[in-house]
Amino acid sequence: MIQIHSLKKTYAHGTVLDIPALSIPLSECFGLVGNNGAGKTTLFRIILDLVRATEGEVTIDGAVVAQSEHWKHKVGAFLDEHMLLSYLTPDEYFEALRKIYRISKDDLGNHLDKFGEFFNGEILQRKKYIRDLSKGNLKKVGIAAALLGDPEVVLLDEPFENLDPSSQIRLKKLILAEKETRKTTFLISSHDLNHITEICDRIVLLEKGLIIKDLKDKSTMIQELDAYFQVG
Ligand SMILES: Nc1ncnc2c1ncn2[C@@H]1O[C@H](COP(=O)(O)OP(=O)(O)OP(=O)(O)O)[C@@H](O)[C@H]1O
Repeated sequence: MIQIHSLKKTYAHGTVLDIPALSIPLSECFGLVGNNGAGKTTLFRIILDLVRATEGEVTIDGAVVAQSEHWKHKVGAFLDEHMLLSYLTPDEYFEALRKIYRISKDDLGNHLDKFGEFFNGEILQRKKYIRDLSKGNLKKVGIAAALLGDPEVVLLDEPFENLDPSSQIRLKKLILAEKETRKTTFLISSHDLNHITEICDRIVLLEKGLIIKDLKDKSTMIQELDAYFQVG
């Protein structure tokens, strides 16, 4: 589904990402972890062609993301609030996306119904602008928007950050349900080792732009990561 070949990103101060090869198959829940500045967001931004790689390329279903538009209708993402239209209310924003994606009103309603508990009565029909939402509620709008239109691939940067504990649990259930019913491929970065190991089939650990672990055995993931992140 996603192939990375000889990928490098270099800024004036040095190379921040160096991935010779990485392959993420269809339906995988791929977790990305690493300390601050490890390169997680940079990798996601390159995959979405928001930042151009210095060398190498990313392909989605064979399409080179920096050279083609064919992958865009297959991919949903929420990296940060810059991806939202903050001068709209959430209702107006979802309606705008409905028109862009050419989704029926019923399908949008069904989609938003799935997020009823997750929204906890704070998001829809409140006449509040996105710019005035709390950080957690803003994240909920972005996550629901990223999953709109049944994308085959969904990228979420730090989806658990700023969510209250109940919302974190609801989000895990939503992701697992999408995975189960639609076989969605998820790429999720997180500093929460418990959540990420619970939902992901595979965890890649980045350190200063390099892949230093590629963990696929669920029974030992959390111990391996705990050992790496242990301070002492
Ligand atoms: N536009 C830029 N110009 C220069 N350096 C940049 C730029 N964008 C990112 N970097 C650098 O690239 C490195 C990787 O940053 P990135 O945001 O990808 O890390 P991260 O793993 O997502 O970190 P965090 O956990 O803090 O979100 C950092 O050293 C950062 O300072």
